[in-house]
Amino acid sequence: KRKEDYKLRELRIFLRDICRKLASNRRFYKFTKPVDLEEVTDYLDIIKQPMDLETMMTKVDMHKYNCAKEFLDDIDLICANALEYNPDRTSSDKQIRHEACSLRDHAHALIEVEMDSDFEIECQDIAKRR
Ligand SMILES: CC(=O)c1nc(NC(=O)[C@H]2CNCCN2)sc1-c1cc(O)cc(O)c1
Repeated sequence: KRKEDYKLRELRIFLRDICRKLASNRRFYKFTKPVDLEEVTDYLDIIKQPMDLETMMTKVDMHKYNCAKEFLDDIDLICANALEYNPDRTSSDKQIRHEACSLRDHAHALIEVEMDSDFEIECQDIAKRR
């Protein structure tokens, strides 16, 4: 195994822990599973790239993330999808937009605090080469 494969394994262990923490926070339960397309029948007419925390955990296991930035891009996608699908001035839409912004800010803050910045720079260099 190459030296950088050990770095990517360390990244996967780190990202699984972040994903677990976010998915176990009850505030974010709406974002833990793919949107149920049986229930929300017009979802794919509006949202072209669905994303959720369970799918992200699977992507970690499938080596789809080569740096934390790529992981945060999917978190930002979960948030953007919720803002796009819930634009109304109703309290229910406002509440889900608030939860989506809270998920985004918690994810970025968790990674900022727990991740060594030099390690992320090394991972981003690996990501560029792949
Ligand atoms: C995640 C998401 O974006 C989402 N948005 C919804 N919006 C609405 O229902 C708004 C849309 N505007 C008109 C009034 N209804 S429900 C919903 C959702 C919640 C869950 O607990 C699980 C799930 O899979 C999806």
